[in-house]
Amino acid sequence: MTATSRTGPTSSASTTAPRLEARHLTVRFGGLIALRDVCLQVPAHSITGLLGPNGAGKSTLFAVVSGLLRPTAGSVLMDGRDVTRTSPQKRAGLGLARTFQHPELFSSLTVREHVELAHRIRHAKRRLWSDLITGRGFLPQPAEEKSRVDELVGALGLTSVQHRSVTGLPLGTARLLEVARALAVDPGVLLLDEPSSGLDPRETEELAGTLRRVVSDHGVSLLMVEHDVELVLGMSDFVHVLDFGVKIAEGTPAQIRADPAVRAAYLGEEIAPTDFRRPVTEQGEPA
Ligand SMILES: Nc1ncnc2c1ncn2[C@@H]1O[C@H](COP(=O)(O)OP(=O)(O)OP(=O)(O)O)[C@@H](O)[C@H]1O
Repeated sequence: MTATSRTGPTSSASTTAPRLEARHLTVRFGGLIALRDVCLQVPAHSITGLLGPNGAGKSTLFAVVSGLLRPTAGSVLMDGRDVTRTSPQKRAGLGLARTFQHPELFSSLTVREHVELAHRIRHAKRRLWSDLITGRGFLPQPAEEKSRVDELVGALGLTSVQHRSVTGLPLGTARLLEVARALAVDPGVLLLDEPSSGLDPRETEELAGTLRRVVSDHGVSLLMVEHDVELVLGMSDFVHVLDFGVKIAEGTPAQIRADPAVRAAYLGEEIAPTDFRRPVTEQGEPA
């Protein structure tokens, strides 16, 4: 775990309807139950953290809420609308964006072009076709696009590198670009998959500050899966903890810190009861 000092949550969770909600999700892979009856809410203008040791079910939950995996049971709602059977593309259109643990960038594009492309995909799809036919940049850039891209590039601290190719970009900068690109589609909820993976403590600290500003300035909600427990507890308004596919704790960072089940999951301390957290097959046998 990386010990970094952080100033605390950006905002308190809103009392309005959640932007994203998982209701009683269960996922079975053959006989293995990867998620068992897991519920989770991402309120508006908030940072929600998802913690859990290796194999806890975090990636599975992310895959279900982003639409890559259909749950065995349970449902996913966006702004109260059931999207359980809605494709990832349609969920994106409804305001769900995500970043990946390993940034997927196009080596032939500059930093700025990545943000422009994402903005066009959301706001000016027809322009993409004309770009393909005419060769990019033949048409003048609309003022609204330019100012939005300027704003995002500035907000993520990318102005000084905006015209350089992404080839050889430091990982920390590549992650900031991923966030800028995700925000260019104006999402209501941004899913962050291991945002600090591969970053040193200073880069992690910078990223945390930027993400907090993103929530307060852009009105987006974050759901963050992260191995860096201190990062999650330092940034989140509310935290959920999985272990062996079961939600073992939820609460404010202070509540999570004090929770004996969480400490046991991470530190191997003894707690009782022990057996409810073991992975089991449908027949109730140890997996
Ligand atoms: N496609 C799959 N087929 C079979 N089992 C799977 C599949 N994907 C995940 N699992 C199993 O489901 C359980 C949960 O895995 P998952 O990857 O969601 O955990 P995680 O919390 O993301 O772990 P990590 O932190 O190591 O990435 C694990 O036991 C894993 O082996």
